[in-house]
Formats: sequence, structure tokens, C-alpha cells
Amino acid sequence: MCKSSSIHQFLHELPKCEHHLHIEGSLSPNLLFRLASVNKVSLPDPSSDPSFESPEALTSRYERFTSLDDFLHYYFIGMSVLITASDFESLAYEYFARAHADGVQHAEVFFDPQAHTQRGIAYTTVVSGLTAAQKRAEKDFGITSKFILCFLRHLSATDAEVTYQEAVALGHFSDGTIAGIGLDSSEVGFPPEIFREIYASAKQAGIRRTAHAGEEGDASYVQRSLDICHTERIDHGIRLVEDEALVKRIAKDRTLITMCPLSNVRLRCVSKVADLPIRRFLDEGVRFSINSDDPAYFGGYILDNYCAVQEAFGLSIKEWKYIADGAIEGSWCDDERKKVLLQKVEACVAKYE
Ligand SMILES: Nc1ncnc2[nH]cnc12
Ligand SMILES: [Zn+2]
Repeated sequence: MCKSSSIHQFLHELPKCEHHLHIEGSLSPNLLFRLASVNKVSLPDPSSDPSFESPEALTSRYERFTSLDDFLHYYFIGMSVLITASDFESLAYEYFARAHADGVQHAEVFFDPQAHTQRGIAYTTVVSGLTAAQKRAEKDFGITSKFILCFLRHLSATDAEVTYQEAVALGHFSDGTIAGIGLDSSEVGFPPEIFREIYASAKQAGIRRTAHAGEEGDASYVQRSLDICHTERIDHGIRLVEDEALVKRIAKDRTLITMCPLSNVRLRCVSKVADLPIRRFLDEGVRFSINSDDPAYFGGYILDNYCAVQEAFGLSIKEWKYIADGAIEGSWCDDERKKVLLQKVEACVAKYE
């Protein structure tokens, strides 16, 4: 919630694109406990980790993450309760409904297939649940969406290749089921070039490419994602400001940075939202979007992130228009959809200017 109710109303109505949302990160503690019980999945014993005593205890543990790896420990345990296609469908449909309520018009959603196939859940089970939700959400809410298949960087390139080839063999990249690839999980010590061959193959095949970089890793992770993996976007990217030439290059190339303010605070990448390089990005012409990352873990969905930015930086309507337009331009939807979304932003801004 913003202090000013009129700016809050404006931010609520502003047409949004979300580009950095891990669907497994939208699993709330309540749903996690419910699915564990329905699917008979055992969670860690509360005598070894009291956070698993109740959904409330887990929620309060989520307020005390110490790092990306500390969060990932809970993230991977959490998603172990997802078993059937219908579990994935319910999870994704709930996300789309929540995003729609926050003013999201277009969402590009990450998923982590290796985290599921590793524990015996078929890749096709995951994808059929997600795509069923996608179709229902477009029909029910008019929200358009894309899926981005992420590779877990703490696993080997060979492991990633198996998943990539499964998606290729099923025609999922060529038929539009999946729009692009991404790279997530522990960053430091797992540089993007480990996955250079998959990224080269994706580029050759016209598959869209992004990667988490510059979240905990330094600016060289961003630079190597661009130069070696030819990524078209950068997820997080907050540490790119350590390299002024890189900031200028990203501004010139209009490379979209998908920022996640509440995530960066929860994972202690910065101590407060005001420490994020938002003012610098605006001043230097860097295009960026504002996103929720793992909303069930980080205490807020997309509108909460917009409000946190507003409270920290006191942006003008004109600056919000720049952000909203940049988010549309950096989306992977077709030009026709972009045109419609740009017009919606224009109409919203005209109402509040
Ligand atoms: N913020 C994040 N960074 C890296 N990997 C992730 N997986 C889910 N959220 C993530
Ligand atoms: Zn992320």
C-alpha cells in the first residue's frame, strides 16, 4: 500500500507485465502444507527444523532468510509437494488470478523442470498442468502469458542438456508452448558460460534467452551472460552498476533488466529498497521492469513491489510511464499485443496526469 491513496490507485490500475516470477515461488505455506497432506509427502521433522511445525512458523522463517542459498533450501523443499498435473495447474491458475487482481496484463513465467524430474515427476506432467492454467487464465481474465524453462545452475550442463533436449523433442519451443530459456538457482561459483552450448543452440533455433545475473554475483556475471550466452534480458542485474561501461551498453542496447525489489531485500542483496539502483537506471536510460520473483516467500506480489519502489523513490507519473512502456517493449509477446498494451498504459496515464 502506498501512503498516497491516489498514487496507489494509479499503480494498481497501471497495466503491468511481469517477467520475473518463478511459478514454484508462488506456493504459499498454507497450500504447501495442504498438498503435503493430500499427496502424502513428508516434510522435514519439526524436531530438526521447527519452521515446519505450521504454515505460520514457516511464514515467519521466510522473514529471516540470510542469503539466496538459505532461501533455495526452503524453495526446493516446498516444491516437493507438487506431484500431479492438477497441482501445477492449481498453482499457476492461482498465480494468474492474483496477478490479474494486481493489474498484470501479460506474464512471462519461469519454471524449474529439473527440480521436478529429479524427484520422479515427468516433465510432461509439469508442462501439461501449467499450460492448462495458462489457457484457462487467458479465457477467464484476458491475461496473456509465456513460459520460460529455467536450468538449475547448481546442476551440471549435461543435466540441463537432457531437459533441453526433451523440450526440443516434444516441439515445445517450436510450437510456442515454451517461449524461452533462463538460468536460476545459486549464482556465485556457477557462471553462465557453463551453459554456453545450450544458449548457442537456443540462439540458433530462435529461442528467447535470459539469465539470472548480478543478483549475488558481481557485474562480470552480467557481462558474461550477454557476451557468452547472448542473453536478451538480465534477471535481477542489480550489481551491473559496479561497471559503468556495462550500464551504458545495456542502456544503449535497450536490454531489459527484470528487477525484484522485495526479493533483493529479503535475500539481503541490499538492506532496503532505497538502496536499489532505480534512480540511476532512470537517469541513465536503462530499461527495467519490476517483478515479484517468489511472492509466497518474499512477502509481496507485483503491486506490493511497485508500491515499495514508489515509497522509496517517490517517482512521477512520467517515470512510471517510462517503466510501464519499457516493460511492454521488453516483453516477448507479439507486436499486436504490445500495441494494445501500450495504448492501455497511455489511457491510464492520461487519467491520472
Ligand atoms: N531469486 C532467485 N535467484 C536465483 N534462483 C531463484 N529461483 C527462484 N528464485 C530465485
Ligand atoms: Zn528469480
